[in-house]
Amino acid sequence: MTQMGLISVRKLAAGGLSLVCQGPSRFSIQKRCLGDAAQPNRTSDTSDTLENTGIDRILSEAALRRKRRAEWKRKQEGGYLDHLIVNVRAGIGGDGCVAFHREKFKPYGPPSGGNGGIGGSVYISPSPHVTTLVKVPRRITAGPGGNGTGTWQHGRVGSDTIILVPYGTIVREIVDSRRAQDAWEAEEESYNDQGLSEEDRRKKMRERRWIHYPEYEEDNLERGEFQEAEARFANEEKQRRWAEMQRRKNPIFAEFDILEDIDPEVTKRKELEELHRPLGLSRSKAKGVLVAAGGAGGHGNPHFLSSTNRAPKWATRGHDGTRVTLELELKLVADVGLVGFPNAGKSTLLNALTKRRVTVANYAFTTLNPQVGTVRVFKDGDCDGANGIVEETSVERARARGLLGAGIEENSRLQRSPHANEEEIFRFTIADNPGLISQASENVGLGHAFLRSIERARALVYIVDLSGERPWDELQILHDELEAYKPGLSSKCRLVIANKADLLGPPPAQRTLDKEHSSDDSADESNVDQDKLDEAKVEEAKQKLAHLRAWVQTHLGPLDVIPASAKHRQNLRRIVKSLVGYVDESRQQQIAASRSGELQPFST
Ligand SMILES: Nc1nc2c(ncn2[C@@H]2O[C@H](COP(=O)(O)OP(=O)(O)OP(=O)(O)O)[C@@H](O)[C@H]2O)c(=O)[nH]1
Ligand SMILES: [Mg+2]
Repeated sequence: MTQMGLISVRKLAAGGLSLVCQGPSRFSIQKRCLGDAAQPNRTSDTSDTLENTGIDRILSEAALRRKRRAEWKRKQEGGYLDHLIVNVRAGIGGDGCVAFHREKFKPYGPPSGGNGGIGGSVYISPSPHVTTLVKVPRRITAGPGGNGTGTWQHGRVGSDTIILVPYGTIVREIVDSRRAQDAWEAEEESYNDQGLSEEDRRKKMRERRWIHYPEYEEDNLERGEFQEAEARFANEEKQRRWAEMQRRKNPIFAEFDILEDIDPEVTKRKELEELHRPLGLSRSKAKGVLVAAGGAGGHGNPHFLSSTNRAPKWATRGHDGTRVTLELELKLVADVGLVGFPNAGKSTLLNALTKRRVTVANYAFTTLNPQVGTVRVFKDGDCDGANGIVEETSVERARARGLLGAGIEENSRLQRSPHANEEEIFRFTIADNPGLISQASENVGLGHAFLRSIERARALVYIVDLSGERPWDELQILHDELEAYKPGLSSKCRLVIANKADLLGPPPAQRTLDKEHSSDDSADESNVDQDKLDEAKVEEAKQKLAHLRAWVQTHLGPLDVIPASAKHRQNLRRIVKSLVGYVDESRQQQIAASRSGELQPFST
């Protein structure tokens, strides 16, 4: 083949691929791969062999590029993170202001310092657009309140921070951490570190709490009104600290699950609660769960006005915001979890069943994080995943179409959903997981930390490559790994999908094509031979499947084994029907148990 010095692949606006190869012999081919692959649009008279080699090269380059992209993404995202401890600190309140109103002919106006603004609070809220905790920072703060200013202007309120976490996250407050628990403890610690004397300590404490009019500090300290205000302030502070200690006795606990989506009664109750919320209270859904409230703003000097003190020359500083240490644990709530070896076709199945698009590639560990998709089941038992061959790239799609003929539809990514006007009858979520391999429990491969995320799945599904040598060995390893992770977990497996069944037996569309194009007698004879060969292959495939079924019955119990092809969307309706049955049954049980108060929803 001609040496190719430079190959560049450009995506055309129309969605096709433009390939430009330039070599030392100034040889160049331009080819559009979109459209009918059987009749490519050639601009040079190169042979078919050269063309095929070129496509092979493109395919391998595309695979390499995808691999590189996945590795880059893995580095960017920092992997999958499902457990995290974060330190949260709400915003500090703004300081009050000491000021006096000044006007022409009014040299001694009343005190006019504004109050400080409240510090921002920190909320935590689930988001469907987040799938891992990697992006959650370890230290979270909210904006400080603004300081009050003259002419009675109060400071602005600090900006709130909302921590977005994936659905399935559990939030727990850690109350016995070694860090300072509240602002008072932190203050004491800092004074101890500095080794201050009792007097210096009192001075510093005062500085942290009070603001004096310039050059009036000493005067203020001697005034009875200031001493009274200081005593009152100390009392309030004690009460605040006591209230904070009481709050800690009920540490924050929040669980973001989707029970309300499946139990209509829960949804209705929540809607009613929201509707009858007293006026003036913030809507709970808007920001999520409050985990740390912002500190109150300080008082401006008008606050200390009394009949005996008409010109108070002091104000207070803002209070510190609440500090909490939170433990976030992600346990993805998917109704069904896919468990299989790398390359078994888990991501292909997710793509085929849902609208979610996950990278599919012919190398191990393409999927690094659990990915959840929603299966919408329609009246005719179908769902709205990709509607045709689930291929990796447009070149492969075009090629497969060329090879397999018109028997298989084109990928629906370019088509309108055929279910647009149909009635949806059921909906459930399905999680595609990274591949599980032997010794995953000893952290080989990607380990099995991700299994924690599907521990709470209603049903697990084994997916094996039926075209492999001994799919039953894969099943044994998967079963053992689940048990090594958590004894009894394998009993959640309800189904075995024997994927890539299309690779066994003859390629049906190829046969049809061969028959269509052959007209002479010798071709008929060769077709007879081919038919015999095909029958033998089919028989072999049937035996393999029967063996797998028998093995499952003896070793794993009465699990259903469904042969399927995720790539060519074969037998998916049967899979969906079984899954709907398992999920519905489990939901009904859960709803009944939570209504009778026996079980907390998604208890861990
Ligand atoms: N012929 C055939 N190929 C399939 C089928 N399902 C998946 N494949 C191919 O198998 C390869 C691996 O598919 P993936 O869906 O990425 O496999 P996976 O289990 O998600 O792999 P990891 O993410 O690495 O764990 C891809 O090249 C798919 O095109 C199928 O039903 N038939
Ligand atoms: Mg995958």
